[in-house]
Amino acid sequence: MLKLDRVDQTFFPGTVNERRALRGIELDLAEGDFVTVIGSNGAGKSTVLNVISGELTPDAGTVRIDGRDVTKVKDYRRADVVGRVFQDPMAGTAPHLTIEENMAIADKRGTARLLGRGVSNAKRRRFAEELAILELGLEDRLKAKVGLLSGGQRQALSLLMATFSDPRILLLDEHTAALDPQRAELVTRLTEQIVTDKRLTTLMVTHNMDQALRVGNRLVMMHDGRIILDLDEEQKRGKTVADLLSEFEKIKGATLDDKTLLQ
Ligand SMILES: Nc1ncnc2c1ncn2[C@@H]1O[C@H](COP(=O)(O)OP(=O)(O)OP(=O)(O)O)[C@@H](O)[C@H]1O
Repeated sequence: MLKLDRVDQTFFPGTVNERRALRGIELDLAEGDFVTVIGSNGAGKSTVLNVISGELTPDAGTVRIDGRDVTKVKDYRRADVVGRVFQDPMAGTAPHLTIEENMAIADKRGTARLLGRGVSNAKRRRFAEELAILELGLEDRLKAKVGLLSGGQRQALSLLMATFSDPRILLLDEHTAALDPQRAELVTRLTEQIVTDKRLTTLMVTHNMDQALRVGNRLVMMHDGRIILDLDEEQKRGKTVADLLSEFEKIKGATLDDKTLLQ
């Protein structure tokens, strides 16, 4: 349902700052796949998400969602099919608006947006029901300003809002990285619950290899703009962080050897 075909992205081409962020990325996700994405700093993980969300139009290659070529479709025109949660808990919600006002905005995503933030009683009931899933008591605080919530609560709310309109794809960009371990664990658990309940096709970038192994049904490792490892559920099962590190070293070595051979 999501297909990336030979996607390339180079920043500042032809200058001393040239950076080949993506090199021939091929990725094919089936409906309901939950893929964790790991890789070193600058490997291209966020750039892949940017290409899928439409924030970035790649230099070459195609992005297809449900068979439709969306490569050049701008992000705001894909917002109804792609939900995203960022690392920064402040990024996904408006602090000066209340919980219900934030949810009302998320609810209008993908439809013609009206400026009014009025919330009907029926909507309020629905928002409360959705919030109750989080088990954080936020359903009793609909009129609280979001800026008053903790990082973990805000991130859980961002997650709920990103999945409100039942997007086709959910992109999680290190969305638990800024949280303390306990809250990170809570948001991870909520993520698994929401993804399973809504059967969302999901890509989750993480620097936590243990989390990458535990969560989802597939694991992708990136390095230097390429996908260097793609493990399915079966291959992932029983693997340890040490196994992943040794795979990484092995493949990285092979890539460098290849380069040397080509020179
Ligand atoms: N908008 C941009 N302009 C210029 N260079 C960029 C831009 N976005 C990313 N890059 C560069 O492209 C490369 C890949 O970056 P990207 O953010 O995708 O890596 P990442 O795997 O997400 O890394 P990290 O784990 O550090 O977040 C890096 O060298 C980065 O500096």
